[in-house]
Amino acid sequence: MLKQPATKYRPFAPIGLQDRTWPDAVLTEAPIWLSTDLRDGNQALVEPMDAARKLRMFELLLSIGFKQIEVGFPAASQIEYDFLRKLIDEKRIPDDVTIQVMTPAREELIARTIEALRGAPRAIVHVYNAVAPAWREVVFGMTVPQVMELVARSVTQVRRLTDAAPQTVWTLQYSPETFSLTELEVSAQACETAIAAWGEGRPIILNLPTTVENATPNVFADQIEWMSRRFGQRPGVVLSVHPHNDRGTGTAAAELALMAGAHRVEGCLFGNGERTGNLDIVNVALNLYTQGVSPGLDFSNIDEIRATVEHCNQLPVHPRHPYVGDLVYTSFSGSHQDAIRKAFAAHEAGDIWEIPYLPIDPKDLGRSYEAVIRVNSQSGKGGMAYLLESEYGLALPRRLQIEFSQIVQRVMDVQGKELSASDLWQIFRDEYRLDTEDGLQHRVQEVQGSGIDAVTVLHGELRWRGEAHAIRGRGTGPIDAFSRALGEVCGHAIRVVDYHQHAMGAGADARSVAYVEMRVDDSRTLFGVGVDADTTAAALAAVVSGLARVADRSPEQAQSQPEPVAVAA
Ligand SMILES: CC(=O)SCCNC(=O)CCNC(=O)[C@H](O)C(C)(C)COP(=O)(O)OP(=O)(O)OC[C@H]1O[C@@H](n2cnc3c(N)ncnc32)[C@H](O)[C@@H]1OP(=O)(O)O
Ligand SMILES: CC(C)C(=O)C(=O)O
Repeated sequence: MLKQPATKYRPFAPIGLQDRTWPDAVLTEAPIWLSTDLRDGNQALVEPMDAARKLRMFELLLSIGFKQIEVGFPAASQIEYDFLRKLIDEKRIPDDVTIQVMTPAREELIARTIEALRGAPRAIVHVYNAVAPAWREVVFGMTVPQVMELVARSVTQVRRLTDAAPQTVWTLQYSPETFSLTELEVSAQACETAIAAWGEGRPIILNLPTTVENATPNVFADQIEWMSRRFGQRPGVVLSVHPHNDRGTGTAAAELALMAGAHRVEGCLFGNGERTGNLDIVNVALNLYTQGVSPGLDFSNIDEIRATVEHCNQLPVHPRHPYVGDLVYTSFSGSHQDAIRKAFAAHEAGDIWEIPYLPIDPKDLGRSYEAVIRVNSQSGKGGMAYLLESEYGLALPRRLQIEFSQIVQRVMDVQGKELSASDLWQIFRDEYRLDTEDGLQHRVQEVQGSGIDAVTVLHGELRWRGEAHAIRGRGTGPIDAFSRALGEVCGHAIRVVDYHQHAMGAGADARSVAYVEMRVDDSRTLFGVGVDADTTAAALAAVVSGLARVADRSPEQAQSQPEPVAVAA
């Protein structure tokens, strides 16, 4: 890296646009979208698409709802030419869709391009030539008047050839390539030249690219507003933009350009394209969607779209890619998980979407909530509670969440890797001895007395540490009676301080889950958990679970940790 990069790089010059209006504009409708996946996207691939991949991409674009599709560069290769012929000859272009093809401003290539379009019902012929100083001087060796002559000559040729094929409805697209690097007067002159050669009032798209993104997006917006003031009201003219993403601001450039007067946007799915990519159309479309504006493109099965795009381009989409990446609906961090879980609980069908950290409802794109919360060492109790509730129907009381999250954190500290919902469930089962054989086998219980004097007498056969014990206890209710009886057998004083219970599952398979917060001898409180088809049996199993957790501690653990897990008050 240079200490003085100014000796090598020039800053972009701002546009002295007076009274710019775009900063106050609000986008309220979708632009015309042009997919250039099959052209600009394709020309940037290590291995350009073969015929089968091209067709698959074309069909995908149709299914998403694109009405304008740049299908290739037919003069570039036989594959491109044959693909275009296939679409036309096999009548694969729906009535409401217009194909576009691209050609440089070169006579033989223009001729072959228009020849390749014979029989197409509608077509946009896209002619381009670079107009920026470096290209004029270095690539073409042309003065500005010579560049204008090239434009006039090429467009006149397009007009002559297309006039000779009136069965096709023709539109011209003229792109002053390298527009954003070019003096605005030169770009405007090139566009005026193209309009004049094509015929004032005839349909023409003026497509203004950031061929290489070179400035902050506000500068591009100024350039577009400048062009819009000049051409926006001209009959037959549609102002289009074609951003690239060299500075990582392709999306912003497109959005500000729309605010500045463009009505059409060219780009590729998930931003494939030259170098750092073309504008990501999915990104702009879904940004509009999250503002309540229908984009007119359907991404309701975004994962399938991604899989097809990855197949066609033979390039992966990054896991953090906006709206589609594997990780973009996932929160690992505890405070995010906590906020998401609370907001999901408060959200009701029909409400405005206001879930923290989720700018869009993943379900709108065919994604599930399953991946929204994932648990690793950055997570807290909320995330783990969310997974156990959403996947296993366990609504852990808050203090149990705190207790269990400390157990999970210890596992995480040892393993250091993400824990899935099923990992958490297994840790939970192990920790709370849900698979134990211990417990009350037969229970007979009766209430003696009535009202405030009523007592429950409970007896039965207890299995504890593999041995059977006949037990009998009296208490204010079955839990109290059982705790006393169990305490006698095991030599501990057990006191239940809190109790929660809920149904798990539904219908005939429904079971009851009980969470008992208890104190054993002088320990701090800890939880036991029991699951059973019978509500009381679940509660008694929870008492056994809590006691087993205390009894299983080694003497060292008992010394260093007086209770299995300290629960904050
Ligand atoms: C902004 C963009 O995306 S532009 C990229 C467009 N896409 C592609 O180029 C992919 C497909 N291209 C191809 O297959 C080939 O480049 C072809 C078939 C079009 C042309 O191939 P070739 O004739 O071998 O020439 P090559 O690609 O080297 O073109 C360079 C020549 O075209 C000229 N040229 C380049 N762009 C243009 C243009 N838009 N209009 C007129 N002439 C142009 C150059 O000045 C150069 O001329 P020179 O030979 O007199 O020096
Ligand atoms: C020719 C144009 C539209 C182009 O592809 C570019 O400038 O990137």
